[in-house]
Amino acid sequence: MKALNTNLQHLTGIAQKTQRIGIGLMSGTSLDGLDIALCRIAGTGLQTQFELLNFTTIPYPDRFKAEVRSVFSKRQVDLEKVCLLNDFIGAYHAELILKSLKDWSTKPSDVDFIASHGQTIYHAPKRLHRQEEYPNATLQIGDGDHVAVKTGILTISDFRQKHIAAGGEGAPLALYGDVLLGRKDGEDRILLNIGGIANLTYLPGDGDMTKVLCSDIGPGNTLIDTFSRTLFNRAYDEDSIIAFSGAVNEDLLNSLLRHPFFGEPSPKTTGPELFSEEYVRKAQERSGTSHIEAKDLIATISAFTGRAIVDFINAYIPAAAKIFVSGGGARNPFVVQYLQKHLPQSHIADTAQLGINPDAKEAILFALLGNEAIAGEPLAIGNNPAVLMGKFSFAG
Ligand SMILES: Nc1ncnc2c1ncn2[C@@H]1O[C@H](COP(=O)(O)OP(=O)(O)OP(=O)(O)O)[C@@H](O)[C@H]1O
Ligand SMILES: CC(=O)N[C@H]1[C@@H]2OC[C@@H](O2)[C@@H](O)[C@@H]1O[C@H](C)C(=O)O
Repeated sequence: MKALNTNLQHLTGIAQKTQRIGIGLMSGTSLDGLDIALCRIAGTGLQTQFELLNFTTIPYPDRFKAEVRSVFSKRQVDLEKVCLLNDFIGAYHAELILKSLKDWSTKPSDVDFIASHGQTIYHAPKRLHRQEEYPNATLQIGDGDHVAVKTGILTISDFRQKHIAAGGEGAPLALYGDVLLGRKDGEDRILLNIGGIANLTYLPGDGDMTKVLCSDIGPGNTLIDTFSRTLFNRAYDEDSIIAFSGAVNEDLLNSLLRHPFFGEPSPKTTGPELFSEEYVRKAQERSGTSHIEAKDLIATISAFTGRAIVDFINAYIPAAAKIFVSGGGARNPFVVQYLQKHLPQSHIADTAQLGINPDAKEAILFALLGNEAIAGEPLAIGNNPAVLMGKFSFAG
């Protein structure tokens, strides 16, 4: 029999290790920067043992954010720009990884793999695009070959397509990591991530995998960030200073909550394509609240984020579940206080209490998914596709 080529030998060697060093990358819908998590992972699946060795978020320069925003969540874009950015982002992320490894005194040759989410530029589940002949669809750019060749490290990328091919919406993938790191016998838990979009995983304490639920909920920070930028020229409402200075307008809040998305069965996914500036402006017109002050608008959309989460939890999750929050929204006190007030029966903490850095959680997820792609077996959880996700890019 012919011997495996060097790439496959390399991959097989990594797959046979008892523990692996992996980098998870996440660049989310908030477009704040690249999250880089350097992880040590032993074993796979429900036997996974995990340690976060280093973590950083490298903020994106304004120019880069503007370039990505020019093609982000828009139905009509400059296609050449999409093409250029696909290659550029791969190479740029590689540069940021090499810089971080240097800061951490870690040699690229000590890293077994990189698991790269890429940059979502459009998310179009069928529910949103409503075109019968087309499937669920999503697009992440930042090509994995560029990451692999520039860093010299085996790279796994484009995780969401397999999920769609196997019947899912390509998101949320959080449950595949939450089940490995967040479950506890005898305790019903909710792992709530408030990023650009909010999502949660419900982990029943009886360990019954068929009851695990994971869904997007609605806007997380995306609208708060958008209006902080356009009305106050700030990247986000730091420490909710603007929201606390305003008053929630109940008419607008009710109008915002009237979208059919909230009545659709879970699991479901969404993105800034739906929860956009235009969506809020239309809700203002419908409710006759176009005149309200800018600070009241920020207070109302912050309450909207909170209320959508409260309604989802009340509709789908047993009352006693403990809630562990992650994502940048865990640092938005207006939203967190809203949750505490309206879910008085729930203990709410952040995922640091579980030993999971709340800012790093999504980057860690991709490191775990990469580890599974290399050495795991498909896991059946709830009614989610039991598949191993990600495409392999070799450095040579
Ligand atoms: N001190 C703070 N006060 C208020 N909001 C904050 C604070 N710190 C962070 N945030 C919010 O968190 C956001 C960044 O969140 P995060 O990094 O989880 O986004 P993301 O990675 O793009 O998420 P996702 O991929 O889930 O959409 C900021 O844009 C801001 O809205
Ligand atoms: C298509 C896409 O990029 N979705 C993101 C986004 O950010 C939050 C929410 O919307 C979630 O569905 C998902 O990311 C996380 C990592 C997930 O798949 O679980």
